[in-house]
Formats: sequence, C-alpha cells, structure tokens
Amino acid sequence: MAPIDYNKVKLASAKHPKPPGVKFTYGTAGFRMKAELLDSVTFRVGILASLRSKKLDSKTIGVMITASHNPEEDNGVKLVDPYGEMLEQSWEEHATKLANAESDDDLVNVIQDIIVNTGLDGSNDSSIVYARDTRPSGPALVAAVEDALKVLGAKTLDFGVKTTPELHYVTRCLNTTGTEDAYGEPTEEGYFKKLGDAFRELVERKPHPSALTVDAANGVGAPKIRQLAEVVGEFIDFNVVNDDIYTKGKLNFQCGADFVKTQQRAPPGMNLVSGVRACSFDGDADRIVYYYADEDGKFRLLDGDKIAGLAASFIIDLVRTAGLGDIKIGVVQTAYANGSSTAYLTNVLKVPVSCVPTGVKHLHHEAEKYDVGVYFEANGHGTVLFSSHAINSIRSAKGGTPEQVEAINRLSALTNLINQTVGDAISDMLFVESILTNKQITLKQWDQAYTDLPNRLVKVVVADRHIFRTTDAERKLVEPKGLQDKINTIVAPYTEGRSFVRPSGTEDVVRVYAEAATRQECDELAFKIAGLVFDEAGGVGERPKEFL
Ligand SMILES: CC(=O)N[C@H]1[C@@H](OP(=O)(O)O)O[C@H](CO)[C@@H](O)[C@@H]1O
Ligand SMILES: [Mg+2]
Repeated sequence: MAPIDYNKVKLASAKHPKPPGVKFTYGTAGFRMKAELLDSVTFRVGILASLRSKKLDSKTIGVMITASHNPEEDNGVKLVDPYGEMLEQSWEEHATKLANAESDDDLVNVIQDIIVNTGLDGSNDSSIVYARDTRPSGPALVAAVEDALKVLGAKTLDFGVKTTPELHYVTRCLNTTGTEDAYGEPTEEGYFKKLGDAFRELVERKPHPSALTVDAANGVGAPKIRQLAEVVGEFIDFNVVNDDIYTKGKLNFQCGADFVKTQQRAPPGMNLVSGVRACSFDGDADRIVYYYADEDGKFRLLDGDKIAGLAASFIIDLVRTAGLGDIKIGVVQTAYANGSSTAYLTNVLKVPVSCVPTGVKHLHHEAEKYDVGVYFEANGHGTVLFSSHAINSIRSAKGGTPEQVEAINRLSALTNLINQTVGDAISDMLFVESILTNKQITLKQWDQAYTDLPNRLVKVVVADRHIFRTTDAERKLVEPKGLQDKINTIVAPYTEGRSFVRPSGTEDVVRVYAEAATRQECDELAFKIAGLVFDEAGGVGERPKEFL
C-alpha cells in the first residue's frame, strides 16, 4: 500500500511523450493504429490498468498488445477485466481521456479526476498480467507498459508472446484460483492441459477425421498450434501453413481469417483441392473460419454463422438426450449474420435468436442472458457461455441410461473445452472438430445445414460518418433523415432482399451490407444502396462501382 508518487509519474511520462495533435479513441478493440504512434498510449494504458486493479480490490487486470488482423505495421492495446471480459464500457472513456492528455501535467490531472470520479483508493495495491502477439513493435510497447507499472508499484506478471484468448484465460484463472469458480491453472501449460483433457474426453474411442490444414496468418497461432499438437496429436493431425512469424511483412498478408472471409477464397499458395479440410485463424488467434473445396473445386466458406449453427444443434441434442430440459439455449448474432442462418436457427433448430449491435462486448452480454448462450459474429469471432445454473445442472446431473450419462459427460467436457472468456480460435477449432468427430460428418455435410444467401459488404467513404445514426441493432437508419425510407424502397422488389447501412466503429467508412436470392440481385442491390449513400450523405472520392 503506497500513495501514487505523481512526480515519478511525470518523470516517467516525459520519456513517453504524446505525439502532439493526435486524437486517440478507445474503441471496440481498444486502441489500434500505426505502431509508431502508440508508445505514449501503451504507457498510459499501463497506468489505467493499475487504476482499474486498485478500483477492483487489487484483482488482476490483463493488458494485451495486439492489432489482431490489421497489417503488421499496426499495433494496439486493450485491457481485460478480472473474469476475462472486455474492459467495462464506462472505463473506455477514462482510457480515451488518459491517452489524449497533451502534457505530463495534464496526465496527472486526468489520473486524479479518474480517482475522484470512480471513488478508487489510489494507495491500494494493483496487479497486472500482460502479453503480446508476434508483431515486431511488441517488445518496445511492452516496455512502455512496464515503465508505467513500475512507477505505480504494481505487481506484474509478464505472460510473454501469447494469443489474445490465452491472456483472457489466464486473467480469469489468476482471479479465481482457490475459489469455487476456479477456472484453471494460471499458466500456458494449464491452458493446453485444460483444452487437451476436455478434447480427449470428447473424441477418444471415435474414428479420427483426416488432417486439418490450419492457416495461422503468419501470427502467434502458429507456434501455439505446435504446442497444442503436443497434447492432442494422437487424435488430430495439423498441417500448419502460413506459419512464418519471422519474415517481415508476412503477418496477415494474403492469409488469415479476415482475408478468407472478406475475399471469399483460400489464401494464395494453399492447395485447397477437394477433400482438404482447412481453417484460418487471424493474427491474434481469436477468430476462426473453416472452408473446403467442393467436387468442382469451388471454394466453400463455413463462417461464424455456420459455426454457431453447428454448435447450437450439437448442444441442443446433448441437453435433450441428457434430460436437462430446464437449460435454456439461445443464439446471439449481429445484423451481418446471413439471413439463411437466422432462418435455420429459428425455423429448424427452433432456438431463440437475438440480434445485437456489432462488437463482441454486445454479443457477450446478450449471451449471458441465456443458460447456454452461443454467440458468433459472421467473421468468426465467438464462443459459448454456460451460466452457473447450467454448469451446476450439468455437474449434478446423474443420468439413468448410458446415453444420458454420455450426454452429461459430453456437456461437462464442453464447459472445459470452450474458452468462455472470449472467442478463441484454438478452442473453437477443437470444439468444431469434436462435434464433427462425434457426428462423424464432413465439412460438406456440415455445410448442408443451410445454403447462405449471396451477400456483399461494401465500404463507402463519406465526409462525416458520424452523421449516421442507427436503431434496431443497427438494422435501420434514424439519421440522415429520410435515407432509410429510400433504402426500403430500393430493397422492396428483391427476393429475400435485405440491406442495411451503419458507420464502422473501427474504420473511417460507412458499411453497406446487402443480401438477396441470387448473386446478381445481391450485387445489384449492394451497388444501388452504396450509390444512394454516396449521393445522399456526402460521398468522398470515387462513387461506388458496379460489381462485375
Ligand atoms: C462487419 C465487420 O466484420 N465488422 C467488424 C469490425 O467492426 P466495424 O464496427 O464494422 O468496423 O471490427 C470489429 C472489431 O474487431 C468486429 O467486432 C466487427 O465484426
Ligand atoms: Mg483478432
């Protein structure tokens, strides 16, 4: 217990000056931008982490240095709350204010304001765990965080080069060790052992599938899959590609989950012939998409929506077989979920589906409302949350018949296999593999659950995207006034047509999404709506072109 020494803070801060005039915002994914602009930001995020820990009775806070699927020259930093969740939203504003303090004196003022506003005790102890992905800019940014933590006397644990979900996992473990909510061993070995044991429980005694090609985006997922292979290698062969974490410029370049989802094709160089099973991680391994080539060699994507459908149908069957009918299952999506996936969940699986605004924190919170909440963004970020009611029901269930006992054991293993703190490419991959193994189905059979409607996502650059305001989980525009009526008129004649417009939370663009019964109708619709937005809302640069 020691009060904050503001002179020391100022001296340390002087070594991490804020680039004048730059405006920083703690957004959906924390701070993210060109790495060269981030030194002062990471130093200050170190301060914020310590304050957050002081506020929460010295619980351990996580700091992750990553820019996920962004280009290699970018980096970013975000905080993880004690149970492995994203930083509480009300603190995002404190993060933004700290990052934007122009001088060392301003910084001290902002710290003092945060202390007063949040009623925290500045002399409390603080505890921080931090990690980074494989970006070359990572070590220097970690050093900036360490400078801040040192000056505030925080207890620290350097978790090294890790995936984002590993950091979320360890943060929760550190805060629950010795309690009845104990989440696991707070080490990387503990993480792999937890996943490995659960996977073994789910797949042993079943015929193994063929090898899985894993595109690691030339990122941190590559070394981690090798470590995973040491614990699950007897059940599954991984063929890791795009695993070069050393050559400059390769991270996320023409590979990874974001490339595959947006380009709707395999990474160049991957030999995706019929019969190959493949998946892609993103740069910090918290997203995954699957894909394969059909008999004609045509690329087929199994995105986050398909994973949600597979997961929900598997869990519904297990819960039913286990006789645990009081466990209520729900699925959470965003407006970007393919209309066919929503129809499949609603009409075939008959499971409640909620639609929430874009961004994992919205999905996570909504999923907490169910006993078992499955959430996935179409881009492949998602997980399954089991409420304490569900976990208690599963753990205390006995089961009469062998089928019941087996279903209960499977559900219990799933609660350990699935990383419930955040979407996790490694955990989600093992989850999907265990379902495919249990059902003894191929990627093609999984794909046949429903057929995606052709869809297109277009970016439109406008003078000021902040004039766009939405409602109804971002599916309707409230402002600019009158624009939604015009969109409705354009969409109306299209079979199964749907289109919505919203400002991006991570890029300076407006996103236009469209889907319709055929590729041609979909592209025509996307083109018309993008053109409408450009014409009516101050489009900048080139007017959106027709898709050929
Ligand atoms: C259409 C789309 O994929 N949007 C992404 C993107 O958000 P935007 O607000 O659309 O820029 O980045 C978010 C953070 O990574 C991710 O959660 C989200 O799914
Ligand atoms: Mg990511």
